[in-house]
Amino acid sequence: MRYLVTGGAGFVGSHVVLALLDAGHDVAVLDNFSTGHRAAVPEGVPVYHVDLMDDQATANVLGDKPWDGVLHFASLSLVGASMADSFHYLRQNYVTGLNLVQACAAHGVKKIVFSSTAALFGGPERAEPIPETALVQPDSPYGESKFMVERILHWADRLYGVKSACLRYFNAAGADPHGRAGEDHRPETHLIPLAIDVALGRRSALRLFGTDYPTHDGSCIRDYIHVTDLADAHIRVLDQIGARSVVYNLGNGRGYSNLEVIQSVERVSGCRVAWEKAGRRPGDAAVLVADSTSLRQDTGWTPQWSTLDKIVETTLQWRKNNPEGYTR
Ligand SMILES: NC(=O)c1ccc[n+]([C@@H]2O[C@H](COP(=O)([O-])OP(=O)(O)OC[C@H]3O[C@@H](n4cnc5c(N)ncnc54)[C@H](O)[C@@H]3O)[C@@H](O)[C@H]2O)c1
Ligand SMILES: O=c1ccn([C@@H]2O[C@H](COP(=O)(O)OP(=O)(O)O[C@H]3O[C@H](CO)[C@H](O)[C@H](O)[C@H]3O)[C@@H](O)[C@H]2O)c(=O)[nH]1
Repeated sequence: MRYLVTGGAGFVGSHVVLALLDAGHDVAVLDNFSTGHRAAVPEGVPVYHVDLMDDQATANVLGDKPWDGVLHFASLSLVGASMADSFHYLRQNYVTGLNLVQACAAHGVKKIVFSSTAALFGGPERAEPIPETALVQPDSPYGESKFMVERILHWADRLYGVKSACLRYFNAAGADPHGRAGEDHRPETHLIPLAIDVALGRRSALRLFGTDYPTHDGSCIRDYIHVTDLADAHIRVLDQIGARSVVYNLGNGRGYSNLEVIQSVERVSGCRVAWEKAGRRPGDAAVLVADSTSLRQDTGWTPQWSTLDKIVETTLQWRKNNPEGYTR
């Protein structure tokens, strides 16, 4: 099969590109390199240097070849930043999604996999894992913008027969176990790589956003999913998209508090992670844990890297081996 991957130079997209290649597919990447890296795209993979805000350029890529499917990772993706720059986030994520899906419909693409997010749930703390049927009530423009793209896909199916899978990832983390790819956001804002950099002595203290949440230790709880397990879910879902569009939550079903993440990094690295209290980060939900039963039942997906320590271990390895991140 021939697949187009938007955002394939980014963290999650680059790992899915590897999984697609490993599965024997033809892959091309569309990216504007705003946060992604050319060196994250494996040698030999064709690259379209295109901004999805440009509807004509986007349509040209879709018309360039017959595509068996499109995987859409390209996005602005930071919860906190979306609170500060809300209209920019809403516009970018909506318009880029609209341009892409419209071009897919126009060129007869029948399958789209979309990176949605747990951030469209938000709301009060939850004791139970969140199923797909839970109320959508984003706490941030980022979460809202992702839901807007889910709605575009809903109409693309009803009116044009484009089938889609919206995968609502919880917190993606880890790195390719073979060392071929890793997480390199600049600046880095995610908890696990930041805590590791403190452990490695590359940063001073970690700022812990919020210690007064209604959780067992006062810090937020997240469900971390290894990026390789996430990639495997994409391959399985692609094989199954056919008669109907689907929406799946994608996580391990186990939550870890931010303080437990710090402890895991200390355990795995053998180094102390200095941290200091900071105020809550606007837009953060207290608890986000996935119920991924539907995905497991429909596709047979089972995460292989489900413990936090394993996730931290692969991130640590990649950061040790690539102190400057991607350099080419
Ligand atoms: N990382 C997570 O924990 C997480 C969790 C839930 C959902 N997601 C979603 O998964 C996707 C990938 O996240 P990530 O962490 O890999 O992000 P990332 O920033 O590493 O990757 C995004 C990629 O998209 C490209 N891009 C951005 N805007 C573009 C545009 N207008 N035109 C073309 N290319 C563009 C960037 O250059 C980058 O290569 C995003 O859609 C994000 O919202 C991520
Ligand atoms: O320096 C930091 C960085 C993060 N945190 C805290 O750590 C937790 C996790 O934060 P991340 O920034 O690592 O991840 P988010 O949960 O904000 O968001 C990630 O997962 C979401 C899904 O849950 C999204 O889709 C989003 O794209 C992706 O960045 C949050 O409570 C955050 O406040 C800190 O305390 N200090």
